[in-house]
Amino acid sequence: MAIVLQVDQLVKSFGSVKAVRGTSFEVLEGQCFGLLGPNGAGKSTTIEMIEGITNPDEGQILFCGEPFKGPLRDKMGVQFQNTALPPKLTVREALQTFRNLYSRGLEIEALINLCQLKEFVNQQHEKISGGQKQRLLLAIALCHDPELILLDEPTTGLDPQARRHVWNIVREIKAKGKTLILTTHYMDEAEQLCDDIAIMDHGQIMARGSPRKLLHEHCKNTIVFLPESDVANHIWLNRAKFGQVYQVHLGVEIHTQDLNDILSHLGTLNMDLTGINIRQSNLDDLFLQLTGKELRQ
Ligand SMILES: Nc1ncnc2c1ncn2[C@@H]1O[C@H](COP(=O)(O)OP(=O)(O)OP(=O)(O)O)[C@@H](O)[C@H]1O
Repeated sequence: MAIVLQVDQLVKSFGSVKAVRGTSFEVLEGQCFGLLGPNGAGKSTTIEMIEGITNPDEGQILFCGEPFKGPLRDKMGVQFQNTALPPKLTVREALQTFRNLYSRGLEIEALINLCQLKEFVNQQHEKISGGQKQRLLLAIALCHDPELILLDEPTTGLDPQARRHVWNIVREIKAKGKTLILTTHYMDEAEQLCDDIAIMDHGQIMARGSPRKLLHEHCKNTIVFLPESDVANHIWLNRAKFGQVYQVHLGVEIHTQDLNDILSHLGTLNMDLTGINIRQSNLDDLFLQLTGKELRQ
């Protein structure tokens, strides 16, 4: 598979803040590449350098081997989290307005079908739901039939059904051979859509690979969860004795490769273990291990 986008040793600082510190990755044709990281990791700055909104201090971005600038940028479509649309327009009129900016691209009806806008295409865009708005913004990003599509947190704030709706459209776009880059706060979204994932923190890539490879290499731990309680407090205060312990939503987690040892240790405490939960680790846990933070903070 050909390399569509090559990001090579990007560096970007804002005053004394080093937002991106030598980030490199490549995105293959027809693949969906996911960039994940906690708040402040440097994802948006990296994406903005690809979009051409921000210039890197160092490093380069190549599109099919050429410096990614000038008319080549028409090969890219961007779905921003929020795009200010002209007021009072219907969904169809808003789409037509953006389509008119380009001499070539997809027909309006094809965009309406692909992004499933039909049932609300004649409504004012201010009056549609969050999920419908994301689908409209996706259609706008696809107006000029770009080769490379950037999706910035396409499903943040959407309910599970609306998220799945967007996922299906992303899969259809992928099936047309397009290359995608997405940022997300949802590891399940990355698992569902991405062929390749990079986990970023402090301006650097901490782990990289397909979801399957990352699971195989990094997710050998068993996770023991204890809800907020005396025993959870005890574990947190004595965490050095338990190995990897994290404070998570509504409790603490112990990450271990020796479950028997942890269970016998907990047994000796003679404390109430009600609510204990044991499961195999997943990519959310890998994220927590690498960054020390939960993905959905
Ligand atoms: N224009 C700017 N001026 C000053 N500092 C900035 C600017 N843009 C980003 N930063 C800083 O650079 C670092 C990386 O920010 P960035 O927005 O790229 O992170 P992020 O991973 O996208 O986070 P989030 O998930 O919250 O959007 C942060 O410390 C941020 O405060």
